[in-house]
Amino acid sequence: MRNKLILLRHGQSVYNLENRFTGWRDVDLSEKGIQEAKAAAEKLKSQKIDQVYTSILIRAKHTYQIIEDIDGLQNVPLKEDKALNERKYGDLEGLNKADIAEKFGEEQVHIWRRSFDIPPPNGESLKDTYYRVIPYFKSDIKKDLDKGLNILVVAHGNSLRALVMYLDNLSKEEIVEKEIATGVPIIYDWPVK
Ligand SMILES: O=C(O)[C@@H](CO)OP(=O)(O)O
Repeated sequence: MRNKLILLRHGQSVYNLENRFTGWRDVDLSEKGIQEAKAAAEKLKSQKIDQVYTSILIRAKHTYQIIEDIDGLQNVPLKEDKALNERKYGDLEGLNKADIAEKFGEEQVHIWRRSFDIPPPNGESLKDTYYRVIPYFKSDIKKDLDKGLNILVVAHGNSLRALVMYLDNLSKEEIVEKEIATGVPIIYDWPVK
């Protein structure tokens, strides 16, 4: 049997609820986000997990704390690293997504949110995010996977889009369409074929 790589986007955050760009703003889970983390814990109960990775942002760490409590994973080693943080949204952080679409147009906002290499003002493009997530994946997470460990990664919409792009070998065009839902585990068999 092959070991597993499980990717999980944090539960809904307060800014997700308010439809605001979040990026590196360190906002916590909403009540719905807490419920989503609990539901993820139920889904993950049947999985053996040997090592956990999270970003250093509270919404990812809190999501995992809930899973750790419910699934009794207190003895499983945990590494937190800023390489897994959300893409930096720069000047858009904290602003309402609908207001920004009104001001700059839906198309421009979609480009900032989903294109591969066009960064939002003073922020990171997905490409910038990719070039911090993937080196960390290769130096740390992949090494654990290659040892046969089952790994859970709790991170963010865009840091996980970067990772999925790498794992699924998606093109710059294909990644534009990729959305990652909050609190829904994505399970890969390792090695990914
Ligand atoms: O605001 C953000 O940081 C991200 C994830 O919540 O949003 P988007 O889906 O616009 O990339």
